[in-house]
Amino acid sequence: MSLHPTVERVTARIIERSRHTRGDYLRRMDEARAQSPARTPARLALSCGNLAHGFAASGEDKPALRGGHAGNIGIVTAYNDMLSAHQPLEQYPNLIRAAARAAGGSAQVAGGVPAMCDGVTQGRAGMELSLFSRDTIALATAVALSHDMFDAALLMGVCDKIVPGLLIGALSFGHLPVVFVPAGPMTTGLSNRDKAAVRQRYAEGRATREELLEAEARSYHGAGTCTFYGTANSNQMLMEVMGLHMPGTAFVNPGTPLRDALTVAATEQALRITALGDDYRPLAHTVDEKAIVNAMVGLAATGGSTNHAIHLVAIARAAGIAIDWDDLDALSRVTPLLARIYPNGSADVNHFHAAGGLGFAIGELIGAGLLHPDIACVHGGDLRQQAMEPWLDDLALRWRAPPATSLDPSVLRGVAMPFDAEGGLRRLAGNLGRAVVKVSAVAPAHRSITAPARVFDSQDAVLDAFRAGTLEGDFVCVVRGQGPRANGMPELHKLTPTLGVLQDRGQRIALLTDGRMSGASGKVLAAIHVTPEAIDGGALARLRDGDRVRIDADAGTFDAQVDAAEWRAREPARTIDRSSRTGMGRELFGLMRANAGTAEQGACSLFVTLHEDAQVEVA
Ligand SMILES: O=C(O)C(=O)C[C@H](O)[C@H](O)COP(=O)(O)O
Ligand code: SF4
Repeated sequence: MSLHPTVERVTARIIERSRHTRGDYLRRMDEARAQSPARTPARLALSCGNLAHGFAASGEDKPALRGGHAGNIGIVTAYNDMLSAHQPLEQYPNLIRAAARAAGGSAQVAGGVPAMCDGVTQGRAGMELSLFSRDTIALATAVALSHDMFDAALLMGVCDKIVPGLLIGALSFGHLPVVFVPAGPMTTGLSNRDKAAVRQRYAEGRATREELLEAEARSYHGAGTCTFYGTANSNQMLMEVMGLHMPGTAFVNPGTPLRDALTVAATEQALRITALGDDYRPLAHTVDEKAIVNAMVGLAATGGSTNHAIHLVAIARAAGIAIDWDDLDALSRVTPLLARIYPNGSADVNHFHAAGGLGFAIGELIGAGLLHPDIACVHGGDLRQQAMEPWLDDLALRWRAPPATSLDPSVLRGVAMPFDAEGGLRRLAGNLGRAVVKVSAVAPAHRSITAPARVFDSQDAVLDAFRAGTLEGDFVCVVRGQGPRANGMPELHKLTPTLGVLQDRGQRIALLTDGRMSGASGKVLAAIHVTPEAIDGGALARLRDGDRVRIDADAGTFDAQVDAAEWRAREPARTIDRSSRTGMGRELFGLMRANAGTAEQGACSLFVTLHEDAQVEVA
């Protein structure tokens, strides 16, 4: 099957646009490769003292580490008890060490990285640290791998900012092979749609707090990733279409023999693809322009999280690759929507997996020429083998072809009969700047609006107005001052139940913000990530109550319909809420806010090239 012409064209322009930065990145990785494996005594890079410190407490692995003849894996773990998705990771290092030893190598926990649960911080001050926790995770990953004792790395993390942060950090060590190790989704509890219904009733005062807590607790009921198709599960899809997982590992539940067998297989495979062997697969070669294009196609085909319109840009940047929202929009316009997983439908990832899951979807997209099959997958083959699904034949881990047709066409479909001819993610452009919108969760009737603006400087102000009963009629809800340099670009998902209530009452509404929404946000049209952000002179700072605003997701446009002379004459509103600069640790992230790029540049505070005369004002 030949490649779709748009996939070919977008890939070619990304390669051309990235030629110098990608070339420089690969040169740096080749230089790092020349140093590795740094751990053998013959290498001057690590002195005997360095080495002894590195294996002093390694017990039975000491001879292997001292001798430096077998591969050593650096484990970077995002374990903590706060994320249900990461809690199972606590015991994985023991399983990995034993598997590495059995395979003739060794494994050490190189370091841990922080992991924030956006579900716990949603709507609270902590959410203003969420986006920069990604960059913090990247920094912590680099600290862990900078011990330079490793021939490969296993990165254990699943959720929203954690996989992007781990990958951004590991790409600075792109000379190492890297395999991601997830724990998988929790089993299905109360459906996400039933949970959302109780939330809307609570928002209207028609459900008690006890009823709400009971619904939430039955939805989020155990170990594993939350079962909606938000950023965490979008991460799992990305790891498959980028070839960074063992095939089909994304949605196998934790605490099962198959999950443990996949973790062992990841360990064994990491040792097979080091520079010590004859199938060297460094991360720098796996994450190339084709893998990044695959990621954007996978996102569009499955209705993935809008957060990846930001994270993928930062990940690509870390690999020397430049992408933008025009690339994402062009690919999404030609990619059929194959999955209906909440918030894009009522099913959850367990249903999706049972229907044929990513194996079926990847096979369909390769067959349609929408995914590059020829990428250097960590499993040793290419994307065609990635589309296989793992199973246990007694105790033996094997892979088999996914079902030839979807086992549940209400959840998963082939390219011949998609849910929509186009994928879920769009770029908007107009006199308000540039923005992102996800239409896969928005009914066609709600994908455009022309209505007066109601302008707010915080999501709490919106909720206060709702409680005061002043959110009447059709309106565009503008929440500004929520960009990366303002307050860390929080998700405004706390608005979802309230906006859903208003829309269900028959009011035509939309959200317009320089902030983010959760991957779990859904049915209300939301033009988000507006760039430039309000505090950087962005147009949202000039908007006033009553201005007519038009958002048209299908046309890809959004504009303020205000007289040009009046618009130019307006003083931009000062949207900084300085109270949000301190408290809950926010005072520690001022450097990241000050250095953050725009949303379309990945809202990343890393890769800052300070000029000699640059003055950084210390608060
Ligand atoms: O997918 C993402 O981008 C997210 O950040 C999901 C958040 O964790 C939500 O906060 C969890 O969903 P809710 O229980 O509806 O709050
Ligand atoms: S999916 Fe989101 S809410 Fe669920 S554990 Fe992960 S970060 Fe927390």
